[in-house]
Amino acid sequence: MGYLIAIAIVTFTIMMMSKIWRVCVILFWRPYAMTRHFRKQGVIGPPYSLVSGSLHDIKTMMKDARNMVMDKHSNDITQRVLPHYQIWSSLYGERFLYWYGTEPRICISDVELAKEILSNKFGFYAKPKTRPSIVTMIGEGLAIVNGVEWVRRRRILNPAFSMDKLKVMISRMAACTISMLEEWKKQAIETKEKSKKIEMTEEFRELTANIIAHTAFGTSFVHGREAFDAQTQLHKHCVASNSDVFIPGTQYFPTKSNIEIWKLDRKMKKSLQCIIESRLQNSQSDCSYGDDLLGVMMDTEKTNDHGSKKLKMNEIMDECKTFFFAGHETTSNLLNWTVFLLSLHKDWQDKLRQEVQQICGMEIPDADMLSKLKMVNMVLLEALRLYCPAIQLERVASQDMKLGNLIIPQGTCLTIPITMIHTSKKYWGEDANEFNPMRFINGISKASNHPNALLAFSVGPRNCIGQNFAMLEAKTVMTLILQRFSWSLSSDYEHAPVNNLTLQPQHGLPIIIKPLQL
Ligand code: HEM
Repeated sequence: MGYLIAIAIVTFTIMMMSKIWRVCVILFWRPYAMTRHFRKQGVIGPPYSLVSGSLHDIKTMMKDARNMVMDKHSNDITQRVLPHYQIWSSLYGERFLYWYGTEPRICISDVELAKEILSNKFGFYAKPKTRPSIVTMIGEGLAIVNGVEWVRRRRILNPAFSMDKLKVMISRMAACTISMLEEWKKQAIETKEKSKKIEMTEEFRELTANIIAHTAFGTSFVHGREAFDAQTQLHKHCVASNSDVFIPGTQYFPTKSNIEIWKLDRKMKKSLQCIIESRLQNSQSDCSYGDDLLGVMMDTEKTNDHGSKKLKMNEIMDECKTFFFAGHETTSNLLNWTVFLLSLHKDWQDKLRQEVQQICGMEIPDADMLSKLKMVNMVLLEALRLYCPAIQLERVASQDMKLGNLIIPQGTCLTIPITMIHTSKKYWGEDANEFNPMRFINGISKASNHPNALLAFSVGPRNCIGQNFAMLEAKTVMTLILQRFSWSLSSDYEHAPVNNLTLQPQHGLPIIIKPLQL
């Protein structure tokens, strides 16, 4: 008996010692060894602080930046959105090492290296582990899975985004937009001035939510809205906790915030389940679930013709969450910033209106007309450059890697600051911070001195699957607005772009709209 107790004590002691050793490695040894490893290669950065790494500094800099209001004509948003990158790159150079808690991160703002990371076909630069609250919000879907699982899902989902499928959706995008614009007009003509102040961020959030619900999920509006509302509230929780140190396991504690997250997650799942069940009941006569994204995903439940395993019900729910989030936050921000830029650059607003009138008249645009709107396209690209909805990209080295002349140890996270690259004079020339859509006259690859300097939709195998969807949607919405309204910036607008997982106007975007025909 005594013998057994002795074995148990020894085993327990060994286990405890190994755990303590692991904690010591993570807290002390790795930061020391990594700092030395990168210093030898000429990469330095802010000092590591125990447990919090550089997070405390990041939080302080972000807080200060949030209190700053910019001149509305300034597009130099890095100082407000990624203040730590701007400060550290000026102190330590273009590449630097910092600490996200105990996790080492290297900032890479060289486009050639960024391309090398993003184009790796073997998945050696994987998506980093996502915080549990964010996984709950966006689902364990295409945007965060890695390896063979990602290959399987991308293969299944790609057909839903083919141009043929997307073209059919334009009329539905237009119908959602027109119903919003009719309301604007009604409100404007009721006023004495025949104009109306509109809070664009809310209108566009609502519109893009409607569009993704109708086009991608062809769903009943009520359940779609419920799912969106729950996701929007989850989003607020994620933004609030994103710059805090995350301690693994704490997601299971019944804290006030976790209880709220669980409640919202249940609500979202219930709404999605209702949408899917109603689709199951209404399957079409040819036994297909429809041509839209949900239909394609659900069809894989029955068919298995490309040799890849079909999507299970819970995976479909995860992908729905992913597309709800990725499909409307980003596009609504693209619309916000395009309207903002055109309110300051009235000459461009007039030029685009002329182009729209020439090509579409007052008709609802179709795919052919949209493809001819060259200037609208150029302005959208310039808006994506200056006010890119995705602020930075992250990858983690899944094995030791050679990147340019750098040796990157396994587990190092690499961050690519899109906002900084998009306004770098090194790539875009002296007018990098200015609004100049003409730079895109010969296409994206010729707009800068590096063909991949525009990273709005990323590059390589994990680029944005929804980019054609987003561009068709943005062009449709802008065309319909340009046909019907002129607009200017309201005097109470405060220029304060903020990083809320995507780039948003912190205090909203009040715009005065005037119908062109009363
Ligand atoms: C202006 C609008 C949009 C922008 C700027 C944008 C940007 C991006 C970027 C930069 C990535 C790469 C992320 C990374 O590598 O970490 C990405 C991926 C993704 N986007 Fe978009 N996106 C937009 C619209 C959309 C839409 C409309 C959808 C769906 C309907 C969508 C779905 C996705 C998905 C599922 C991924 C993950 C792809 C993968 O990992 O294979 N996005 N997006």
